[in-house]
Amino acid sequence: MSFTQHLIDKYQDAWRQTQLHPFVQELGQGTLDREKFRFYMIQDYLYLIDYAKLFALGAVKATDLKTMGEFGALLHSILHEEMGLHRSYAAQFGITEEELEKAEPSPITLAYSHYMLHAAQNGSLAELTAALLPCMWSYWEIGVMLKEIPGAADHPDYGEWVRMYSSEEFGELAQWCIRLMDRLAEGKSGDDLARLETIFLNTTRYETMFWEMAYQGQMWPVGSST
Ligand SMILES: Cc1ncc(CN)c(N)n1
Repeated sequence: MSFTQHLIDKYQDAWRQTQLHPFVQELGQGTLDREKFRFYMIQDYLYLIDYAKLFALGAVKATDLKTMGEFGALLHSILHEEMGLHRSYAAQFGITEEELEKAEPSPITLAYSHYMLHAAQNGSLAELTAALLPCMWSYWEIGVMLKEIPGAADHPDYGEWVRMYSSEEFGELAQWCIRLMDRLAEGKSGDDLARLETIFLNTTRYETMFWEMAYQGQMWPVGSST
């Protein structure tokens, strides 16, 4: 069995939670409160700024030119395509690009992005890949799942989101990440694999916590820096 299949089997409860969350379900049904989506878009934009840096770090840590180029291409796609989707949503929701970049990150946004950056900066390329695997894989699965709901891909507010994450192009990127994880896990010791599992499990948990944060509009309990 491949390492990634082992991860999905072992952590299937945590994995399923990312798909079953009410934010995701209501997004697919088209019943999600627009304010919740607006809050999510802003926080996700901030998250993506740090997430993109993982791909830059991946290019630095890669040991062959092909992998280095693939990380570079992904960095470009996040900055221009994925974040482009957010910028277009922001315009639709009356949020300027400046407002987007200057928004205050929520505690979960900060905790999740900093956890990933910590794993990427201090760990091996395998650890970096384990940190970003749930982000790419779970969004692809969610996109494909929601596309099956009649009308979801054509919804005036959320259809563009569904189309992006269920697209063939996004699926190819997610599959690239799965293959890379399997390749990097080959020949690793039990201790190394256990560390990769922990990172995968934690970022999977953070995925669900991020949906919950957006659904509840969770910010800091007191004060504001803006
Ligand atoms: C929180 C989160 N996780 C994953 C993705 C997909 N790149 C995202 N946009 N946001």
